[in-house]
Amino acid sequence: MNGDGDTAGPSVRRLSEWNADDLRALAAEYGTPLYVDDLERVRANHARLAGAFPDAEVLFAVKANAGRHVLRALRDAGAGAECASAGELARALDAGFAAGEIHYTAVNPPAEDLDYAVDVAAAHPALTVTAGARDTVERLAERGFAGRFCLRVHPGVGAGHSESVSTGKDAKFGVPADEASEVLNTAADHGFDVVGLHAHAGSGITNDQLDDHERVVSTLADVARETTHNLEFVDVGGGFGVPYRESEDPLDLAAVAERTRDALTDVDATLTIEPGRYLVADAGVLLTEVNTVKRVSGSVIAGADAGMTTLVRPAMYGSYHPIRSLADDDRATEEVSVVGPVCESTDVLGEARALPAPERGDLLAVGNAGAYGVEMASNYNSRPRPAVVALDDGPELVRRRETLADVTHAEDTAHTYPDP
Ligand SMILES: Cc1ncc(COP(=O)(O)O)c(C=O)c1O
Ligand SMILES: N[C@@H](CCCC[NH3+])C(=O)O
Repeated sequence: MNGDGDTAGPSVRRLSEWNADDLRALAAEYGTPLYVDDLERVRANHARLAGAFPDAEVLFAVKANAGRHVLRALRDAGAGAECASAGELARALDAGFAAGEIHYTAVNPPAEDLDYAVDVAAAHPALTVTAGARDTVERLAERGFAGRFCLRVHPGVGAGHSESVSTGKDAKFGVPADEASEVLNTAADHGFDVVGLHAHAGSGITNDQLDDHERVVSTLADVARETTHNLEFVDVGGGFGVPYRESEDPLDLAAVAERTRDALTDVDATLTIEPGRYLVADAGVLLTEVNTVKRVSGSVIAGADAGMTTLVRPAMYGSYHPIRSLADDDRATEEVSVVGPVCESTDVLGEARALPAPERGDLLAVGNAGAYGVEMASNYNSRPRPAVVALDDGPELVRRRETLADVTHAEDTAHTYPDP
């Protein structure tokens, strides 16, 4: 469905490029709301990124989309995995990543997470564990950790699509840069094998934030030059943004790569990057059906079966996702607000969108849904989470639609719900 034969493909895949007949057929077969992930596009995004950073190790930030289909496609393409929790670590191992291709990045990790990561590291010494606090170093030592250790640095510079996703400044992540050398020494004194440095400025970095990116990398480079430990890699994080609006330009990857290289001059260590969004965002669409149309105070409202429990980014960050109607486009265009079925006023997927006058039964496609889409779906309002179909040789249902029993299964396994 990608529509291009080039392995790396064009750097932007717009929502308009998805084949409407194919999407309608998927909705008819699997129902809505439905996430669709195109693995060919995931591979093309990886190829483009790896091409721009030929000497770098690319780790996929699993938090963006932890589906096994995505993990396997990226593993087969040669990526590693960056995991933010024991659950993601388990998923990466299950998908077939070798321990040496995985970084576990602990953020105030619950005890169970550390227990699991330390067990994995003991069984598979090639695993890298990244910590961003002195307490995490001590908690690893208490558990007898003696494996590959990377320190997350708080660079003091943030970036990203909004304050909510900026991690590099005034945020909970990492050890202040001026304390990093000392914490690395502590880690080595505990018997850890110090192998790397890490920082991540934030998520959704755009072309006008490349100065910030370079400052973050420079901060890491300064620590790398200062420490006496022999570093294998410097991990400059992910955060590479993608266009969400038609008017936005793609990220200039060549410029990002050049600025990164420049900042790392004289640092004798492999460059590691850990993108999530860039690899999967435009590989995914969300399909949703309109079930209610009303006009309120002059505004047209299309109520759909997907909302903030399906795709939370608009409600959570005010994020824009393109929306396209798959209905006949010979209707007049109206300004439409697309809202969901959740009992919250912020349950909006898109406001004032120019769409063909909506009718009950219309199918809508929401673009750039492959990153932080199904991954952030919730059961709020006791709403089952949606199904996911992967496109590769053909469509495959890789995550079935949840049922009410799935929503409540952790509460009382003996309980049965009344028949309708
Ligand atoms: C430590 C870390 N690495 C990688 C990522 C991936 O970010 P993105 O999906 O923007 O590439 C994140 C998310 O912001 C992160 O916190
Ligand atoms: N979840 C965020 C990005 C990742 C933040 C992780 N540090 C988003 O949807 O934009």
